[in-house]
Amino acid sequence: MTPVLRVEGVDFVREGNPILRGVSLTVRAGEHWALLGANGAGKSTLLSLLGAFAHPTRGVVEVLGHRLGRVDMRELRSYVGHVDPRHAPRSPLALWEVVLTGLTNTAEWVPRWGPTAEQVALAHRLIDLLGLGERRQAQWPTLSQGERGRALIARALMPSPRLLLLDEPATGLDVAGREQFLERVDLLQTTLPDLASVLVTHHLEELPPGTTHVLLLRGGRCLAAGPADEVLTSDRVSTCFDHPIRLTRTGGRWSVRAGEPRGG
Ligand SMILES: Nc1ncnc2c1ncn2[C@@H]1O[C@H](COP(=O)(O)OP(=O)(O)OP(=O)(O)O)[C@@H](O)[C@H]1O
Repeated sequence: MTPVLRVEGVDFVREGNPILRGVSLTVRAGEHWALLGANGAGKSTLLSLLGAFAHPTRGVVEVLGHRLGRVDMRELRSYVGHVDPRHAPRSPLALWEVVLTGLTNTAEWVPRWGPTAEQVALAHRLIDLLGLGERRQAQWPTLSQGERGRALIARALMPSPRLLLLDEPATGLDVAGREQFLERVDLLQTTLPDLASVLVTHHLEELPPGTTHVLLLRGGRCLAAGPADEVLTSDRVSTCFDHPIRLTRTGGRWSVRAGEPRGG
């Protein structure tokens, strides 16, 4: 089966600066990847290539079997569920209406556009799946940051994408908000077993327990990529973040604390 994403030997250069160097990655249906790395490692840049927002300078990026550079990027983007935490409709739409704008891929409700009864029913099912049933009529500006984050996942899932991209989705959430978010991502992964996802974070505590694979980025290069339990060792994570770190996994979740300097 064609991989959901295929990245081969990608370089990305901006204003003469190499931002990604020789990065390769293959994501298949049902896999949940995390891109981990320190500030400035290149995570968001890689995610923008995976979401067909930018072309690589060199190398191959195939999204849903389509090679960037040979397809209409705008059309391709409409098949990828992209959760952008900066999304902000200007008009005071209700939560369920914001979820439906995932079908038109617009920030606002498109005038004269009307969803089918089936599409409305899907929106409500996704709202329930993300644990927002009691807030479906609430206006966007009145939602908490955690509720908005989950609503944006429901919105991104409206076109039934095969791929979901999440850029630091738990940033700014309090402990309860983060835990509710992780619980719903977990439920999502079991409810939609063929969905693939790529999540960017620099906090290992924010990794959903269903994370199957990890790519560690350091200075624009891939330090390691593969099954999460193989890649996430204290040594590798210490190298990735240039800091001695002790990593533990309990109940499917990862936690870190400063460790002894290696060799010391
Ligand atoms: N358009 C651009 N022109 C020049 N440099 C850029 C551009 N976009 C990003 N960069 C640089 O590329 C590097 C990687 O940026 P990127 O945002 O991908 O990192 P990141 O790993 O997502 O970081 P963070 O965790 O801080 O969000 C940074 O040093 C950044 O300053």
